[in-house]
Amino acid sequence: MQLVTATEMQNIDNYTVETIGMPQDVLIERAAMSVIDVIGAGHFNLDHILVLAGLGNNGADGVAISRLLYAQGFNVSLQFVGNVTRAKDSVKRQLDIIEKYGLVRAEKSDFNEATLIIDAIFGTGLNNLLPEGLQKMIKAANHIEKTVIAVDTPTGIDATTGEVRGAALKAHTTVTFGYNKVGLTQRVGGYLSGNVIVKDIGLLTPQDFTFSLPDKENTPSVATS
Ligand SMILES: NC(=O)C1=CN([C@@H]2O[C@H](COP(=O)(O)OP(=O)(O)OC[C@H]3O[C@@H](n4cnc5c(N)ncnc54)[C@H](O)[C@@H]3O)[C@@H](O)[C@H]2O)[C@@H](O)CC1
Ligand SMILES: [K+]
Repeated sequence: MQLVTATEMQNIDNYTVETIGMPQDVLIERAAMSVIDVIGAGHFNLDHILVLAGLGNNGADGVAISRLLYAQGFNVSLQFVGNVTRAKDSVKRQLDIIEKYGLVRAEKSDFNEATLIIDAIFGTGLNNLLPEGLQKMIKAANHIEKTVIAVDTPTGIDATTGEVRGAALKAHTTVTFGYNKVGLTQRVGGYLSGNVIVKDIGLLTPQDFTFSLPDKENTPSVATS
């Protein structure tokens, strides 16, 4: 099982989008669909799904996930963490789409009502301590022990080192894209990621790409599909 750092993953993302020409929205859709597969294949209580979305591409994955769930008739609330006026264009494009589907963003969600939380706040782009307000929210969410599926990485985990950046949302399952991340195999990051499932979303790695860690065969507890 090949492991990558956050920077290596970003380089592979950029190569796929900029050099190969794969539209970023296609990758986002595939990432979202792979999370839907995992939700469908698990034994999760889907009565009330709360999707927490951030302002970067991880958040764009989250908006796409909420749309796919909504289109299938699930009771889904989409809540943004942060001011959407500062969101990346990928998020804004997703927001334009969901508006036409009739999916309205929740202003404030009651975590207690949620039977499943989808964590799409931060992914491999996290590079500092989480904002304090978000740390508080995460600590409160961890306290009520809801089932969480993390998109790519649990929010607050450094994908390279596995360190907690102030606070981290503990996941039951993490659906990570392309390759597993080094940080999700470290002691704390590994524990907080829960079951890690690696999904192929069509990312292409340059043939001469140099990975910082060697490929390891037979890493247990990680499923690839
Ligand atoms: N780049 C791509 O083409 C793809 C990216 N994907 C998703 O995109 C994620 C990475 O997206 P991004 O690079 O946009 O990053 P994130 O969505 O993880 O983070 C968003 C942005 O927040 C800012 N930020 C970082 N640390 C912060 C902190 N402590 N406090 C406040 N703001 C902070 C940074 O500007 C960062 O770019 C992946 O984890 C994956 O889920 C997938 O959709 C597949 C395709
Ligand atoms: K996440």
